[in-house]
Amino acid sequence: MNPLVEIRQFNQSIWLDFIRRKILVNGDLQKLIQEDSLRGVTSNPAIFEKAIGGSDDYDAIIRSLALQNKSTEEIYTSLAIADVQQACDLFRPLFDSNDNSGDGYVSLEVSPELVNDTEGTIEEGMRFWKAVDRPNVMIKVPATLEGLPAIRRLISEGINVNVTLIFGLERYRLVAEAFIAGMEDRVKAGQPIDNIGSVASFFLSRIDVLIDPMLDKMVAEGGDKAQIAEGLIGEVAIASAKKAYQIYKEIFAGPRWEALKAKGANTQRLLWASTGNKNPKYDDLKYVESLIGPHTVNTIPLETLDIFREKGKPAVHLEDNLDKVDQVLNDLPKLGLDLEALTNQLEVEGAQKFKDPFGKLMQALEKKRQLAFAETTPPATFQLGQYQADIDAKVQEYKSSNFIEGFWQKEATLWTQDAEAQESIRSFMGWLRVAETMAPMAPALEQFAHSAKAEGYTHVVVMGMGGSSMAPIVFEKSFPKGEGFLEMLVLDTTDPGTVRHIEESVPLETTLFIVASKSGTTAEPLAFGDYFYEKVKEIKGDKAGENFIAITDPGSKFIKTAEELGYRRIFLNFTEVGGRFSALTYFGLVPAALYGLNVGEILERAIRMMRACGAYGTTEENPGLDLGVALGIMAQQGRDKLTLIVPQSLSDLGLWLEQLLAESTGKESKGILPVAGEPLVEPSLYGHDRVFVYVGYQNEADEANKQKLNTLQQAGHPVITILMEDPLDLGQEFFRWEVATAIVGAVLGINPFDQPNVQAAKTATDKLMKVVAEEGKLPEEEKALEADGVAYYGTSTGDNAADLLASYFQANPGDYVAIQAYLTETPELNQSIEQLREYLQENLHVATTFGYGPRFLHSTGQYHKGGPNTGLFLQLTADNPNDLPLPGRSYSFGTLKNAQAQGDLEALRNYDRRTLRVHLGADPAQGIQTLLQAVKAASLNAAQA
Ligand SMILES: O=P(O)(O)OC[C@H]1O[C@](O)(CO)[C@@H](O)[C@@H]1O
Ligand SMILES: O=C[C@H](O)[C@H](O)COP(=O)(O)O
Repeated sequence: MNPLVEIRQFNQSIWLDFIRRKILVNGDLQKLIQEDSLRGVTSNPAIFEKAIGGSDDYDAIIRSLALQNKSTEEIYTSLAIADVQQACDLFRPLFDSNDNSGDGYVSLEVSPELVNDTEGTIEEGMRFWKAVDRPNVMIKVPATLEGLPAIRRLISEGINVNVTLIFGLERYRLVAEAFIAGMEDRVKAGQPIDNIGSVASFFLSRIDVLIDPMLDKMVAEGGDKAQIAEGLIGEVAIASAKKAYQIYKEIFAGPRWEALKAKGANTQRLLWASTGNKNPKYDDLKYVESLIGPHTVNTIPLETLDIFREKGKPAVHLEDNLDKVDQVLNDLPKLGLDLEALTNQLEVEGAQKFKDPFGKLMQALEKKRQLAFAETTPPATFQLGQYQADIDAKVQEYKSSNFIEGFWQKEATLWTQDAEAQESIRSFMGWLRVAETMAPMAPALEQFAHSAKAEGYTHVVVMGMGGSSMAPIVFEKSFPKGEGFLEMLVLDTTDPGTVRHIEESVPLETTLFIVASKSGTTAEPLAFGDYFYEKVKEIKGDKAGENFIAITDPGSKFIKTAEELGYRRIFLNFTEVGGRFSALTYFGLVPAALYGLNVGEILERAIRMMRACGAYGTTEENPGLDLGVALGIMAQQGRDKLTLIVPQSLSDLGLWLEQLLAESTGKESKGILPVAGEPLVEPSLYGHDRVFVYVGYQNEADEANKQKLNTLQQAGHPVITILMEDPLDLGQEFFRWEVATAIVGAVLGINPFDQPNVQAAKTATDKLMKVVAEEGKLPEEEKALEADGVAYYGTSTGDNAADLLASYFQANPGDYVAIQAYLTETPELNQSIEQLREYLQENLHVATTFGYGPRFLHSTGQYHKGGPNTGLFLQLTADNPNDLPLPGRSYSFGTLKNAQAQGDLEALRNYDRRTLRVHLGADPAQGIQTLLQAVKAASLNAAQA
């Protein structure tokens, strides 16, 4: 049997005298708890110095905090508190168990600078207790004379205390007295005492380290003392500990203690500290094996723990040879050694031994803090030609009216004068500082991912619409998967072919499914959740919930469902952060962590951009303001099609940007249309409605795109270029674009945080689903034409497909064609649609967009209905030969998808949009080719600029 486990039968608790972020995150501490029966953790300033100063585990968060203008001390406190919180959470199941035997605690020491400062210790102890905010934290307070009243006070306040730096027996009595007095104070105040945990840390090895050389010297000098001295070498610490245990037994008995015990008090256990052997002559387990006894704790360094696991011999020895204990203690004065005086010396030196590393840590932190300011945000270049002057004027106007200060203060008047809209704006500005909230949570997310990995999960499927799944799509495409982490797939369509494809691509048993829905009411993710829950249930029965995670807002109805189904975890997001502004919240970061990304670093980059955008004081250059004003002013002047060009490695960034910009700005007949995935063509084929934005990498040539952009710029088109250093800079870009989008809203005078026209399609779909419920199927629309297996629906007519298409595609300057495909995505289909898109672009001279439905309904769908009436909507549908039933519903995925397509079509028509639905039949790949031929046969008129 593992000696670490075996030792429990003697009621000895082993705690770990070590903490470091890495072991919290990578599962090592969890393993020690599970496999070695570890029952607590202690930390001290020297331990944190090694952890923080001696590793790069903390560098990203140090930079994040530095960028937030935190001082070195604030940084240290924040790091230490975060680690202690995380460790507390790992011990929480033990702490909460009925028989925790007083264990499950994690200790955090007050600053060593407060060692002789009673009031300072009380203040910091209370502050740490509040900040850690865990019932199983112990605040470590030194047993100095100044510490004693602080111990009593903190105990009386209901705070768990680990009394540290105890070396002497008389001092130990005073410590126990302070504890008891504190408990009595509490009783007098009518407060409960059954929930107070306390230990008295008696330091061992340091006693021998001080006294042994003195004894050695006496032995070397010979004479009378030599013989006595020889018998005491290596014995004083153990004898002190054994004596302390006798004192403990004496103190925690008798009427005074019994009175407290009757009220549920637990004793202040003795904790053997400083138990890592420091003398190579001694056995490594010297301060472990000889001190095993009931109701005591031993806090052991990692190396000693490993040795004990390997060759420890657990047996009770704490009360062995008590006669010898007295002899040792009595012999010391004979040698002229005053143990009390020596332990006082140890106390002073001990305090210094914590002050020194603490000072060193502060210096190291200061260095790292300053380095944080050396890095910059990715550069952007603006080549805006004739628009530059107006843009500069607007930037100046904003600067002189303190716009940015107001922006960070969430002053809704910057956007609109409408009181209701102002209220909505104020309540959706939580994204501004959410990266600061998330940064300290990064280790917990990474730990969550490590544990999923350790449990054997191999895949994660993110199921959500729009803002709830866009960031994971971008992450998956832009980063390679972290080694050993989970493959990531995103499901954001009701298309049965895609659902089936996902089901076939993942091993259900080892796949985590994330139901991601801010509102918790969106039809699609709820359907996906139900579908896959049933599938996993077929394999894992009642344990199916283990494979499910929810990300939703506090108060969402979905929480109850997830709880009832036994979801492994429910992440509660932030009500004041809207879906499309949620990339840097749990919606983006839980999937990112499971995929193995460095979440802390992504957030650090975001905070860097926050700083550049004025979060911590006005800045000379403001990347978000510059971009937002440029886009807003150009949109007002007709350049309202943001054409995004990216290298292949960033091919899905457009999906995220589309949703952010289109859903935020496309309303009140205004807005910016993001055009992503359209190939660059020669300047003459573009109207005067474009702004080109290139987002790429500093070290990726991408010459073909860059040359074309150069030509476009020379032809008078505005071009903006943003070059990232690496994909982690996506953290910065998400934030830059969020600020820019909000600023576009201010320039255009609209509320960027609502989506008033999305509901229209949802309402029409709901109505259609009622028809399905009543009549068993969707109402059929009359065809305008059917030719070569392809059917056309809408008001456009013609004797043949080409004529019908020619009559439909009447484009004006500034128009755009939106291809909306309610199809199963395949590379082949993508290619055919590309061809169609290119053809339309080149022949109509208008912008073209392309999106799969129902995904785009939660993205560009807002702009389609709420933006300017400049769209030509080409809806593509096909049969659903491999339809899938939906559990607990009378309809299938295919019917839901059809209803969504039909509902949106109705909504578009209600907004007087020009629409054409083309049903491609049973074989969409063939159908699209037929359509392409018909389009080519049509005589299309290019919009005349
Ligand atoms: O996260 P939820 O509430 O499911 O919403 C998903 C998406 O639907 C919308 O609310 C509207 O389409 C988007 O803004 C949002 O990102
Ligand atoms: O609480 C634990 C103490 O801080 C630790 O055991 C001190 O050990 P050391 O004497 O090895 O520094």
